[in-house]
Parts: sequence; C-alpha cells; structure tokens
Amino acid sequence: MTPGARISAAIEILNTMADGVPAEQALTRWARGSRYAGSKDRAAVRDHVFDVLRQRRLAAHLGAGETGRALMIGVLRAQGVDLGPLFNGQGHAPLPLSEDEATVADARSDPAVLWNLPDWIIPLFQASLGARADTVAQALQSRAPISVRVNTAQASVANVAQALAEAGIETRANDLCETALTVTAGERKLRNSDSYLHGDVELQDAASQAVVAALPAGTRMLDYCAGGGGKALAMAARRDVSVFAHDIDPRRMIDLPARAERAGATVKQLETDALEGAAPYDVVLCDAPCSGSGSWRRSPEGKWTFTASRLEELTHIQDKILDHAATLTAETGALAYATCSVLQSENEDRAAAFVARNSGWKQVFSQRFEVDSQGDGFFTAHFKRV
Ligand SMILES: C[S@@+](CC[C@H](N)C(=O)[O-])C[C@H]1O[C@@H](n2cnc3c(N)ncnc32)[C@H](O)[C@@H]1O
Repeated sequence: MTPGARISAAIEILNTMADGVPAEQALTRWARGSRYAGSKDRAAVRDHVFDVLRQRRLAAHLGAGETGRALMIGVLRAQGVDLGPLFNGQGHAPLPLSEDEATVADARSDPAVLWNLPDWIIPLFQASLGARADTVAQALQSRAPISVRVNTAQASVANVAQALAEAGIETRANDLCETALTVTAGERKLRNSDSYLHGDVELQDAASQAVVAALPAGTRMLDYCAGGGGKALAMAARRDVSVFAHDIDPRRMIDLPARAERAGATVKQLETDALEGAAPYDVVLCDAPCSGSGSWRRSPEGKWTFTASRLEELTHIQDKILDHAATLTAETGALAYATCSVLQSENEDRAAAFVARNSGWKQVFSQRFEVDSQGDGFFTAHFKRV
C-alpha cells in the first residue's frame, strides 16, 4: 500500500468507529476485507488510528471536524506532515484538500485541546497530579515505550540483551527495574526471536515489572487479579516461591499456562472458591481493575470511553478486592495494591480508605510511577498488620 492508501484505510476505520464500533473491532474488520494489506501496512494503519485516538481533540481542532478525514488531516498537521503529497487522489490516496480544509485552524490554546482529555477528567488530573498534570497529559499523547522483562530464572540480562541484538533487536537498560530492557529498534522481530520463543523474555511494561520487584519476599505469593498473568510470571521468576494466580474472570488467564511453560515457570491457577482453601499467602498482590489512565498511550480509546460513573463503580470494586484479599493474607504477610491509574481517587484515596476501614492494618510503603519514556503510570501501596 502507498502512504496515501494507508491514510485512506485509517480514514475508513475512523468512520467505522464513529458508528460506535470499538477500535480493535474496526481494525480487524478492515484487515479481513483488505487481504492485500501486508503486516507492515496493517501496523502503519493501526499507528495512524491510534495516533488520532491519543490526540483526538487536537486532531479535531486542526482538522476542523470529527469525520475520519478531518481527524486524519488534523493529526498529520499536528505531526508537521506535508499533506499535499499524501492527499493527491492518486490510486487509493485520499482526494486533495478542499479550500476549507487547506485553511489551518488558529493556535491551540484551550487546555482540553492541549491535553487531549475529555473535559470531565481535567479537574481530576489537576487534583491528582498538581504541577505534573501537564507533563502527564502531554506524555499520554505519544506512543508508549516497548519493554521486555528478562526472565532471570533462565538467563542474565546481559546475555539476553546480546542475544536480542544478534537477532536485530536493539535494547537499552531501563532505570525502573533491573529486569527491564526497553526496545529501541527491531521490535517487530521480537515475537519470532529465540529469546522470546524460549521464554527468556516476556513483553511487559517496566513500571509493571517494578511493581512486582517492590514486593517483599514471601514463599507463597498470590496474584489476586492476575488477568493475562504478566505479574504472576514475574513473581514466579523469583527463587523458592510458589505462585498462585486468580482472576474473577478465569478466561483472562487462558494464555497463562502456555506463557508459564515457555518461561519454565509454575503458576497454579485458582478459582475464586478455592482461594480460601489455599490461604494464607505471604504476599497478596491486588493489581486492581482501574481506569487504565496510566496506560492510555497503549489503549488510547479508553480516554474517550471512560466515564465518571465507571470511576465511581471502580472505586467500590477496588475497596472490595482489598478487603477480601486482606482476609487471605498471612498474619505476618504483606498485602499489596496496584493500579495503572494516575488518579488519586483510585490510588492514595483507596489506600487511605483501606486502613481507615481496617484498623488492624497500616500502610508501610507507597510509590507512584510517572508516565514517561521508561514506562506507564502506576501506583502501588503495601500494607501489613499492625
Ligand atoms: C489490571 S487487570 C490485571 C492485569 C494483570 N495483573 C497483568 O499484569 O497483566 C485487572 C484484572 O482484575 C480482574 N478483576 C476484576 N474484578 C475482580 C475481582 N473482584 N476479583 C478479582 N479479579 C478481578 C479483571 O478481570 C482483570 O483481569
């Protein structure tokens, strides 16, 4: 596909999304009907669509509209791209710009446009992040770094970095966590590399790795909200540990056995009604469901679909998860809470509410991770019995 044809495809997908179709579904639908598109084309089209989602308000402002075409014009303008050669009507390229479209909108002054966030969440960003709100809102508009976790149960970080380099995948050390390498080139080769296929590396955000690295030692560790099991696998790379994984929706853990086998790790999956029978656990991690606002670079659609009522609902779920997980934690054990949210109401407020409700517990640790070139926004807190 030509660069222009890729833009036409992105326009088509954005128009499908305007009818209420989620981004992933719209992308899949387009790919199924476009067998001529190779993997590089699909990746490029996806990048265009996700770039728009990260900067939707700015794109609508600079493109003077909300149609797929207006949004693509706007986002390319924001990127400083010369539109003439792309919008030339040749082959499958979009038609040339009309006179109106060729007129560039005024400077971007509205904070909502600059921050590319919905209006309702802006006061929450300001209250949660103070002077850092601007930096975080800006950081959420660019692509996320790609990081891998080195499975130190099988290989050293230096050896893996070298093996990846030999496979054409360049990496750099990541300050957030010793096991993390940030991929700087050749990321598309990762999933077919020997290092990946032999379980020496897993794709995992560096802050996500740091949350697990910060957990205290314990022989029996429970990942209470395991999802795909990335954190359970990171726990299982520790020496002399038994790792248990649970999720209210066990289908989320469907890939975990294959991932564990690749990593040479053992993770025992537990249904909810088996949690108590296997308790107590020395460490219980609650990587709770949340807004995902710290990872909106990766899932930018969330910015626009998240609502105040969902936030309220999530805070209740987060409280319930912590209260139940506390009952499963050993007398001298540690309870850990984590979110990939930047919002105070899902982070510090939940930790404070937990100790306020449970006088037998105290908070012993907390850490926030910024959304930056190292990793996603995360929060974690640890609790022990008084
Ligand atoms: C943030 S995700 C977990 C991500 C995962 N730990 C990882 O590192 O990839 C939150 C998970 O919590 C699960 N969940 C939601 N409500 C829950 C509950 N009440 N008890 C346990 N898990 C729950 C969701 O199904 C979801 O998979």
